[in-house]
Amino acid sequence: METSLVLPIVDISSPDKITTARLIRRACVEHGFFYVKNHGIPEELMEGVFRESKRFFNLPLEDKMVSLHRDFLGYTPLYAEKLDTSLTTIGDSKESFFLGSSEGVRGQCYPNQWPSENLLPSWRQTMECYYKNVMSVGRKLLGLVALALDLDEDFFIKIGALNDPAAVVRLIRYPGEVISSDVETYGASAHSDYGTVTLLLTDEVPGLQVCRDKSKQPRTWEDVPRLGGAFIVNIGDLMERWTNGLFRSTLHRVMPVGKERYSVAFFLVPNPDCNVECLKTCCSETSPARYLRKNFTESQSNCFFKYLDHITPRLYMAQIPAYTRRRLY
Ligand SMILES: O=C(O)CCC(=O)C(=O)O
Ligand SMILES: [Fe+2]
Repeated sequence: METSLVLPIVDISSPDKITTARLIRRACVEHGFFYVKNHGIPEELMEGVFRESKRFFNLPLEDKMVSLHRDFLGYTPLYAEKLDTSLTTIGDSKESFFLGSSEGVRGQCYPNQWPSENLLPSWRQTMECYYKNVMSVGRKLLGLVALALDLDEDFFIKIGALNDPAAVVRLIRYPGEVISSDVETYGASAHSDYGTVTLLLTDEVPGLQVCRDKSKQPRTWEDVPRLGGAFIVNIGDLMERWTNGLFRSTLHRVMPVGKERYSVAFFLVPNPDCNVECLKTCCSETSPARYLRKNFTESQSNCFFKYLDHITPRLYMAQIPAYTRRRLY
């Protein structure tokens, strides 16, 4: 059964930060998903990002392949990724482009794979401008998330999470037609995001669905409708871990609906070396930190993830199963 989910709407411009933080807390505990409106990003900029994104994906494949994904950035072709690795499908029916900060040490170490300026003259400028704008919304939102967790608003800044962050924008195109196959094909198969928060913009084509209880079988999927001009925000695994499981990193997917679809996701991944350890406000005698150091001999598992009482995003991401890549070209 599939139903539509009614999610809380957070006005990020409200001067009443305490009420806003309370709303965010409830949304993160109950759904792990909410909308953010009045974020201040000009409509023309958001339209410009979608326009330039379409221009890129409409290029001939050989021009897109010049920007092929390396060191986390650049173009990923159709079916190159399968988010749910338990599936036997050929891969998710989408193509995408990752871009990160052009500034700081990361910008130098991991340069963006910009498409040719001759082909797309205003592309880089538009994307750099969007990256800066969405980063500043992410920063503000993380301040409200800190308040929602009874921490100082600048908690995540003070611990260095936002110094040279590994945050990325991902432009995505889901084709309208999918290859015919015996097994079901997904635009994005079931997954949760790995960072702190994700800020998503989509066009008017539906497809995004969430499963609020991943342990229940069969799974119930609910549609997440778009709210014009607002971000769809969701909590990622690192934040779930940081909050000792209080905030939910909810399973979601994108179903193909027979129509081409574009979306723009921003994954607020913190500095890869900042510590992610149970927040003091998220543990108590009755709710002890779940991710405690274990003695190496206590478990037969070879997942070293379990032996750490804190983890860094770098270590965390190393644990994510490498997604299935296919060499189609
Ligand atoms: O395109 C969408 O609506 C969602 C994409 C998504 O969940 C992701 O890229 O992690
Ligand atoms: Fe996602």
